[in-house]
Amino acid sequence: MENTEKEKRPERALLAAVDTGEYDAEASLAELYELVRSAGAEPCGAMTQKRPSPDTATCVGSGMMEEIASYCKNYDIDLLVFDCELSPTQIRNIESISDVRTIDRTMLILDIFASRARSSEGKLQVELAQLKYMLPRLGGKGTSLSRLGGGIGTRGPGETKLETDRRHIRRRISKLKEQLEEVEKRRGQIQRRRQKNGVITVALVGYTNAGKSTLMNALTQAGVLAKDMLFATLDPTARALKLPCGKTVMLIDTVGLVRRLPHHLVEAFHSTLEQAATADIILNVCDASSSEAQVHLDVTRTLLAELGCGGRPIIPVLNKCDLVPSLHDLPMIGNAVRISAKTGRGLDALLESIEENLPVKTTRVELLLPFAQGGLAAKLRKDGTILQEEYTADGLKLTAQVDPVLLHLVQDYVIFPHE
Ligand SMILES: Nc1nc2c(ncn2[C@@H]2O[C@H](COP(=O)(O)OP(=O)(O)OP(=O)(O)O)[C@@H](O)[C@H]2O)c(=O)[nH]1
Ligand SMILES: [Mg+2]
Repeated sequence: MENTEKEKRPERALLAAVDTGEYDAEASLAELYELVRSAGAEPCGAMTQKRPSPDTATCVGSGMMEEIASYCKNYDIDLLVFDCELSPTQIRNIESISDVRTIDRTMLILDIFASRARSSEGKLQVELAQLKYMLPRLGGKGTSLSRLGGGIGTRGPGETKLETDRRHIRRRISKLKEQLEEVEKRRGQIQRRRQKNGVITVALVGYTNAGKSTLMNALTQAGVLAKDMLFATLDPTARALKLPCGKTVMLIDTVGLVRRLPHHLVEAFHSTLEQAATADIILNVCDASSSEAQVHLDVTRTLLAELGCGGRPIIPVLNKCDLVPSLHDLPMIGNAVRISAKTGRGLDALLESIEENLPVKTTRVELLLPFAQGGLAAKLRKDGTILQEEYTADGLKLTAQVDPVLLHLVQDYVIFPHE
């Protein structure tokens, strides 16, 4: 067993991309390189072609395709990875010209996720995403399945089942959906219980490899897997974190993000990411030593907005500051907290910032404001949440959600709850 493991050299991969100007192709390719490495293959080279749009037959043009094919032959390439989504036809054409197994960015990411999923929910999510991606790619005769002989792009819980027909896959998809719904229901119950018990949640989100798990460990001694590889964390982990003020919050570690995260994955991990987006406070962690730090923060922020994080405090956290020689080299981000999860620098300031952003307990009150108190009414509209208002003969009758400061200001006019 061990011998065969040793004999197995990493798959040699050639990366290919089409630069249509739609996104930063170079940065995306650099990331693909890391993804290939994370999947356990050896990236041996990359070829990019500038063209207005991908070729319908082979993605890159026919001349470039010939170049790729001869590169594969000369350099003993086992795997071609395209940085864009390929149609079943494109995959078939590229494979027949190059004689090398071909996958696209989505299949690669799905593969990494498949090899990392640990929890039953993570496994279900990955399998569902893989099957959904496969289904329209099966071709009428199911020919594209024949290439699933193993290797990157073929691993995962669904591996053996992929050999069966579409109907079977559809049946499996609906079964997975049912199981996931069950898991989600259970998680919803836990979340509601937390809410009911007034547990405040703080989520660590951000690009993969930013150091979220390392930070989690530094803050809570959680012993979460933290590694220099992409997508080290796939399953959300929650740990109690005691703040200096004495309050305890629930810290949640989450799956890392990548640029152009495939749609199927956003969908598959929606509930997991949603858990992060609905936390009371969100720490948007980035690797400050990366030249892409600002972009990473923005990508995360956009995704959070898509998931409906509306109104929640998001604290940008610049991690790995120990790797940045001078403060001038740090991205300029106003309220960002600068830390090093590794050395512990700045963690106090981070805890302080979490405390400052703790949700304030609000109370629902009914008020009767005399018309002379127009100033208070304006303040309530600005700082509180008005749920109902009605002009009566005695004054302005309001139902509002107020924080302790506001409550103090209006206490003379509260008609419900009675003291
Ligand atoms: N120098 C330095 N390295 C760090 C710091 N924080 C984390 N790292 C390293 O960065 C790598 C990635 O750390 P993780 O904590 O696994 O990153 P992550 O954000 O959880 O990654 P995913 O789980 O893939 O999303 C590891 O090799 C860590 O040792 C830091 O403050 N300074
Ligand atoms: Mg992690």
